Amino acid sequence: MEEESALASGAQQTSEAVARGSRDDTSPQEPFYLLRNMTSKSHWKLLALALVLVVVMVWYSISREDRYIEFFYFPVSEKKEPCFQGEAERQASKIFGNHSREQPIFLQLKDYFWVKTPSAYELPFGTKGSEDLLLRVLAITSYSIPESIQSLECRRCVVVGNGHRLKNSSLGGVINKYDVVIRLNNAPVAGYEGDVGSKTTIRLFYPESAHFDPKIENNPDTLLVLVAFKAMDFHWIETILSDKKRVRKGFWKQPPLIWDVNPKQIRILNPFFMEIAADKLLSLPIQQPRKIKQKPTTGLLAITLALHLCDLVHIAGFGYPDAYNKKQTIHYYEQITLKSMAGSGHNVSQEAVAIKRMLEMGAVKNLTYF
Ligand SMILES: CC(=O)N[C@H]1[C@H]([C@H](O)[C@H](O)CO)O[C@](OP(=O)(O)OC[C@H]2O[C@@H](n3ccc(N)nc3=O)[C@H](O)[C@@H]2O)(C(=O)O)C[C@@H]1O
Ligand SMILES: CC(=O)N[C@@H]1[C@@H](O)[C@H](O[C@@H]2O[C@H](CO)[C@H](O)[C@H](O)[C@H]2O)[C@@H](CO)O[C@H]1O
Repeated sequence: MEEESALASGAQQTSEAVARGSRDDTSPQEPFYLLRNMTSKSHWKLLALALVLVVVMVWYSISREDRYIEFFYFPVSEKKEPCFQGEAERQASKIFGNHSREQPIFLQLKDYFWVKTPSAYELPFGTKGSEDLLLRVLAITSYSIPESIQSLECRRCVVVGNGHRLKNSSLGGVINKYDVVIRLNNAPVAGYEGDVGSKTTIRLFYPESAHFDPKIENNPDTLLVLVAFKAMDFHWIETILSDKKRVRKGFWKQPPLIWDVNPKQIRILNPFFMEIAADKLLSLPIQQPRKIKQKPTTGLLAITLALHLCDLVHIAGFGYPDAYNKKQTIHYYEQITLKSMAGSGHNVSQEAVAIKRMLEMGAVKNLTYF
C-alpha cells in the first residue's frame, strides 16, 4: 500500500514537473537551468557595473566643468602643512640642475654699476643690450629679500594663478595662511577674498599687466616684481618712478601712465629664471628668430621662482580649458576665453605637461584640481 502511494505521489510529482516544464523552462530539472540562471545573474551584474561606470563618468566629467565645480568642491584642510627646510631646493636641483639656487632672485645695482655682468641672452632670457636702462632702474629701486621672509625657518609659499578654477573655491582662508603668497599681473583680490585670499607678498607684473591699483589689490608691504620682456619695460618703470616723460609707443597694450608705488617696493626679477623655465621646463629654444617668440607664462615663471625662494611650494588656480572648449572663461575675475591668448607665445598644453610632471614628482602640490 505504502509502496503504491509512494509510486503514485512520485508519478504525480513527475507529471507536475513535466506540466511545469511545458509552461516554463526554468525547472531545476531543466538541463540548462543552472547555466541560464548564471547568465542572467551575470547579465544583471554586468548591467549594474555598466550603470555605475556611466554614473561615475558623468559625475567625473560634470565635476571637471568649471561652472559646476562649486557642487563638487571638497574643502581643503586649513591646517598648516609640515614644512621641511631645503625640500624645494632638493626638488629644484632635480629639475633645474645643482647650481640654479646660487643665482640672486632679484637683480642688484652692484652687478651693473662698475662691471657690466655679462649676459649671454637678450631679454626676456638675459640682460644683454639692456644694461644702461637697467642700471637707471636699479639705482632707484631695491633688491633685498624682506626680513619677514629672510627670517623664516621654513618658507611656505603658494603661487596663485589667475585661473577660473579659483571661482567659488573658498580657498581664501587657506591661501592667507602661507608665509609667502605670490600673485600675478592684475589679478584682483578686492571682492574675491573668499576665493583667493587677501594676502599678497609678491606680485609679478610687466608694464602691460600693471593695470591694477597697488593700494587696493596689494598689502602695504607687497613686493612688486618687474618681469622685463623688452628694454622698453625698464624705460617705462623708470618714467613712472622718477616721474619722467611717459613713452606711449613700443608696448602691445598701453601701460598705466600713473602708478602710485614706493620705488623701494619694486624689484627686478633675474631673467635667469625665465631662461630656465623656458629651457628646463618647456625645452624652448632660448635664441629664437625674431618672428618666433615663445616664452613661459608668468605663472610658470612664478613657480620656477618659488622653487628657488621657498622650502614648500603649493599652487592654486592653474590650468586652462581644453583647446576645443571655446566658451569656457579662463579667469576667476573676468569673462574672456582662450581666444584672447592667441599670439601670446605660450604653449599651454606643453605647460600643463610640465606642471603635471612637477606635481607627480612632489616638487609642488596643487590646492585646486589639475
Ligand atoms: C591677452 C594676453 O596677452 N593675455 C596674457 C595675460 C595678460 O597679459 C595679463 O593678464 C594682462 O594683465 O597674461 C598671462 O597670464 P594671465 O594674467 O592670464 O594669468 C596669469 C597666470 O595664471 C596661470 N593661468 C591663468 C589662467 C588659467 N586658466 N590657467 C592658468 O594656469 C598662467 O600660468 C598665467 O601665466 C601671463 O602673463 O602669463 C598670459 C596671457 O596670454
Ligand atoms: C612682439 C610683441 O610685442 N608681442 C606681443 C606679445 O608679447 C604679447 O604677449 C604677452 O606678452 C607679455 C609680455 O609683454 C606676456 O608674456 C604675456 O604672457 C603674453 O601674453 C601679445 C599679447 O596678445 O601681443 C603681442 O603683440
